[in-house]
Amino acid sequence: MVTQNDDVARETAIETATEAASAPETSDLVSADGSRHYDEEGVRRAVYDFLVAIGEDPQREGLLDTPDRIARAGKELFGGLYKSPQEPLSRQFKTDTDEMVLVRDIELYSVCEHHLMPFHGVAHIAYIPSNGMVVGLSKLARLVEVYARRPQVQERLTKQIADALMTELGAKGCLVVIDCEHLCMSMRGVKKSQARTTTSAVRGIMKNAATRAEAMQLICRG
Ligand SMILES: Nc1nc2c(ncn2[C@@H]2O[C@H](COP(=O)(O)OP(=O)(O)OP(=O)(O)O)[C@@H](O)[C@H]2O)c(=O)[nH]1
Ligand SMILES: [Zn+2]
Repeated sequence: MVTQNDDVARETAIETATEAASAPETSDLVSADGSRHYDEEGVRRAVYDFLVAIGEDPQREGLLDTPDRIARAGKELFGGLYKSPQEPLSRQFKTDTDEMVLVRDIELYSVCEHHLMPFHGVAHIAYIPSNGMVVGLSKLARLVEVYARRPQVQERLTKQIADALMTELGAKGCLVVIDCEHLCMSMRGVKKSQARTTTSAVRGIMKNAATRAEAMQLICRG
């Protein structure tokens, strides 16, 4: 049972954590249309309550700053909710070729939306430019970050990256392959730590059997 004293202690602990925070009180994470913002204070409260609910003492020394730490970490882990694919893909430049571009083994960390536990692995992105228009290679990794830093399922993550390459970059075709370990399957539940999940999305002229096979061969080469 939560008593009034517990409430006061909770407020005090949250205030202390807030004062100790180096991050500004007003979150700078706001969606482009202003409809969504990251509520750091709300996250602190929820983590405090969660610790109580699992039978912990959020006021013991080791946990005192935990609500604040998680509120700050959440800005990184879920920061993609406040970004759009236009950010990395708008800085295009022209080359004199429309040959395939492939970036392999792009590390990714995301959070599964079912258990809010990490899944991590690599993304491989191949695309065929249109009229020689390409983006810097790092922008493909930044695109992965936009969609990985959200509560996700691997299938949607894969699809969103492929769709953005077609709509924002105007690629003639693309292939996105993602290979991950899901900690919700490894450290809890069915506990299969060797299991890896591979998802793919193919768009445009990359559906052509020969082109697709060439991309897959390059991806598997590693
Ligand atoms: N398709 C898909 N499933 C996922 C992903 N991440 C986690 N899951 C699965 O989501 C499912 C959620 O199943 P539920 O039956 O609702 O939850 P649960 O009782 O905790 O399931 P168990 O993990 O089997 O104990 C589990 O099978 C997870 O393995 C993902 O990215 N894609
Ligand atoms: Zn999960």
